[in-house]
Amino acid sequence: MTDVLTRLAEVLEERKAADPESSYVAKLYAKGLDAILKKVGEEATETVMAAKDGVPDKIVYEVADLWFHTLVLLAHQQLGPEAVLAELDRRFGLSGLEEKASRTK
Ligand SMILES: N=c1c2ncn([C@@H]3O[C@H](COP(=O)(O)OP(=O)(O)OP(=O)(O)O)[C@@H](O)[C@H]3O)c2ncn1[C@@H]1O[C@H](COP(=O)(O)O)[C@@H](O)[C@H]1O
Repeated sequence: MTDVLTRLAEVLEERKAADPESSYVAKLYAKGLDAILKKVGEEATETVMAAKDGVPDKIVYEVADLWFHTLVLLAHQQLGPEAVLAELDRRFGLSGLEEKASRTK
């Protein structure tokens, strides 16, 4: 299941050297952090609206857009999905209260 995240993260790294004219991701990198954050915010809002509409296909589509743009954000910040997956794995099996107590910030 995580294989697609790994392969997509590899493509996102490759796009750091790509021509913004030929790649959506390279164009986003060229626009910079604020443009990436704007897309994350837009996609989060579209996800909320899709959930309110309650149409399953639409929710999946918008969450995919949101995940994709957060992966672009991670790559821009020299991070990858494995760091987030490791954090989720660390929390797995903890109760909500234990997880809260384990936070340092
Ligand atoms: N998974 C995605 C993906 N999901 C969404 N998007 C793009 O994200 C944008 C979503 O924004 P919106 O819904 O607001 O649509 P829009 O109005 O066209 O967006 P803007 O151009 O205004 O930002 C669209 O342009 C989508 O095409 C994606 N673009 C690329 N990928 C993956 O990234 C890889 C690299 O893409 P390139 O860099 O374009 O080669 C591709 O092979 C895909 O695997």
